[in-house]
Amino acid sequence: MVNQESSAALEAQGFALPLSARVVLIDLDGTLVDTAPDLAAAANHVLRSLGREPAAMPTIRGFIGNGVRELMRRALAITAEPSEADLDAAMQGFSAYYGEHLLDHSQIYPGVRETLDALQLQGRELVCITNKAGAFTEPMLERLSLRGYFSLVLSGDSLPRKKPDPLPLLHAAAHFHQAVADCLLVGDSCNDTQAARAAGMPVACVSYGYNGDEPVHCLRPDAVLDNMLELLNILA
Ligand SMILES: O=C(O)COP(=O)(O)O
Ligand SMILES: [Mg+2]
Repeated sequence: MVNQESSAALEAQGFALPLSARVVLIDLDGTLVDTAPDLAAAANHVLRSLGREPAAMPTIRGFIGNGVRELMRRALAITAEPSEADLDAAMQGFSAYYGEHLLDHSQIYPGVRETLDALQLQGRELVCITNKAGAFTEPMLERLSLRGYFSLVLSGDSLPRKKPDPLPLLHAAAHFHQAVADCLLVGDSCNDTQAARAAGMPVACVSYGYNGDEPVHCLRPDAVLDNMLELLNILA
């Protein structure tokens, strides 16, 4: 489904649909892979080890998007805002557990692999841009046999600033010597749309990911995709 109002805004910036998108930047959590079950298990493992009640799955889903440290901070803050030292200690437990249970329940979303195959055949450069720490991003992509699709992977700790800052998007466009307007970000949350708008890059949102309780069309992306395969319909 193409958002007519924001596609008009795109045209006003000189973009036209369908998008050329020589470089397609794709978010990881909530866009390529449904990672919430294992992220929730890791956060709840820490809460239990501290003698706290585990948090419900929808609550944890709402905490995803700003990196794993922020996820853990928000989970601890259900009871009381943690000190940095307490959060450091919690992150040791989180990282040890999550590293061991990265893919117990996480799954690639329907249509993702077929879409990546098609985009690759079309000769587009693919970049994975995630706020997830690199220590988890790389093994996750490898073990799901997704790493080979991406000529560049930018994790939350790859650059000095992460989404919603536009830096990773601008870095990817420059890496491939492409104009920002000739790239496209595909994501699932306000971090993605904010980063794209700040960079001046078109953005499509999947409707099935993690954006709290807010439906993604409220973020006014240029297109909403109910399945990743719909991406192929908006590209020239
Ligand atoms: O690690 C997170 O919180 C989310 O990462 P994402 O940027 O891939 O959605
Ligand atoms: Mg995401």
